[in-house]
Amino acid sequence: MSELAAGFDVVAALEEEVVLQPGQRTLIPTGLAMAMPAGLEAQIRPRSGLAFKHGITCLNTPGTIDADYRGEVKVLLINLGQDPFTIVRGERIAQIVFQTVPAIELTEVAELSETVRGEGGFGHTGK
Ligand SMILES: O=c1ccn([C@H]2C[C@H](O)[C@@H](COP(=O)(O)OP(=O)(O)OP(=O)(O)O)O2)c(=O)[nH]1
Repeated sequence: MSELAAGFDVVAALEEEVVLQPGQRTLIPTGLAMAMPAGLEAQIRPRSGLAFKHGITCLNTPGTIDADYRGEVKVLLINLGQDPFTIVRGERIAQIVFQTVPAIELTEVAELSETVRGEGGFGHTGK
């Protein structure tokens, strides 16, 4: 892996291979658990090769790993391809990217400040 790569590969820690049928989703264990310092999060993202060649992607992308999570990191894969896809132990199924999280304090207000966009969204400027 390149030392400049943003993502660290995550592998399937499976006892037995799993066959994912077209349209099927499954939760794959990674054997990975960690204790991140507060102020960090980790994101589970799909691998472009698996997505492009086989239609295999992460259903909840990007999956959020909270700093206080101490359980095993799992990857929610879905097969959007046309063919069954077999996942074997040690296969690189996703990548994990670490990000800083700004310290945010939410405050309830009666009114919001005005902007040119206002409430426009979801393609209100055209296609
Ligand atoms: O792809 C993922 C997404 C989440 N998690 C773990 C770590 C994360 O910290 C925890 C909770 O994730 P999330 O907040 O997305 O789940 P939720 O549906 O809101 O559940 P919860 O009520 O447990 O927070 O599950 C994974 O292992 N893989």
